[in-house]
Amino acid sequence: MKPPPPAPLATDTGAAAEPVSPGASTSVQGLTVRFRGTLALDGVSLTLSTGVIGLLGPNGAGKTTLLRILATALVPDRGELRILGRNPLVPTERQEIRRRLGYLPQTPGFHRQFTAFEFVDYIAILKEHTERAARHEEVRRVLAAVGLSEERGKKMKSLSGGMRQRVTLAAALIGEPELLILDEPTVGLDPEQRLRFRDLIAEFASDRTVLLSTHQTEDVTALCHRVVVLEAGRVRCDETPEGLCEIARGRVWFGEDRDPSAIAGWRTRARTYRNIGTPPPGAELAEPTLEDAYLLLNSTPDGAAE
Ligand SMILES: Nc1ncnc2c1ncn2[C@@H]1O[C@H](COP(=O)(O)OP(=O)(O)OP(=O)(O)O)[C@@H](O)[C@H]1O
Repeated sequence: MKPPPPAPLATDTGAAAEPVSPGASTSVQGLTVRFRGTLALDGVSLTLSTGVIGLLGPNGAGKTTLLRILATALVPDRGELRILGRNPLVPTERQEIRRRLGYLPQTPGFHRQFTAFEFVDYIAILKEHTERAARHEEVRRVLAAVGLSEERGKKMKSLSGGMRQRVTLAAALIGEPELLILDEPTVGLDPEQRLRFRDLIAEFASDRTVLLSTHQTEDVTALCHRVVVLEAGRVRCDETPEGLCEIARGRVWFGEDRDPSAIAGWRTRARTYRNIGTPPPGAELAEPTLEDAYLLLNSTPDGAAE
């Protein structure tokens, strides 16, 4: 579907804070962002729903740019947005949004001398958790949730990459946010921690919204009820994971060799090749996965894969 033309951005000048409703929705319309010569987002429209929504797309598709806008870290050039029912361009509403959302950025900055506890506590202070004892209790809770109770006194600089990633996830979970925005949260996690992450997020999302940007299609299959694929700054597909898989049905097959006519193909553990594209007559078809469908979608022009 063609996105509606981008609307001019409303400014905060003179706008009054609107009353807010609990469980209010988040939606964007015609979001457009240009960085000098690069059109990072080109008229993106989306309404977020409860549960985990996966955001997929090749490098440079615009995922991080979209997440930064939703996290109120970046203002788009054009478009309309409501985040948790509020207008992020109105300072009082923006502050309210920031209290109610959790954001794990792709490259979090932290002071190397901070301990894990101090780092998460610092984020809690920024979110205006002013009562010290309750705040410290909350910091201990989120560090326990990511399995880092023992490491809470260790300095950030001495933690492994995967542990730091879990500390920043803990910081994003402070205050049980209504909207959790995660930019490649499982990078660097070992398999056990990845499963723990899935458990944590699945439970968290039972009555809240999580937007999960990732290159890990297995995480999307395991966690998401909906998957949005961005391509060159546009929404290419907004589907259930099962619906997305269906575009690859009848287009994945096994062969003795990599089929030269295949769009993509790789050797499997069974030493056969898994090919994606248009199978030759009589080919042994495979049950499609989300990864197959995603590869197929990325390698075909818009409209050709449906
Ligand atoms: N601050 C910036 N200045 C200039 N160009 C930028 C900036 N941020 C992003 N871009 C460009 O905007 C486009 C979208 O980038 P973005 O980081 O949103 O993509 P992405 O889908 O998150 O990619 P990746 O999967 O590699 O993280 C890219 O072409 C990128 O080079």
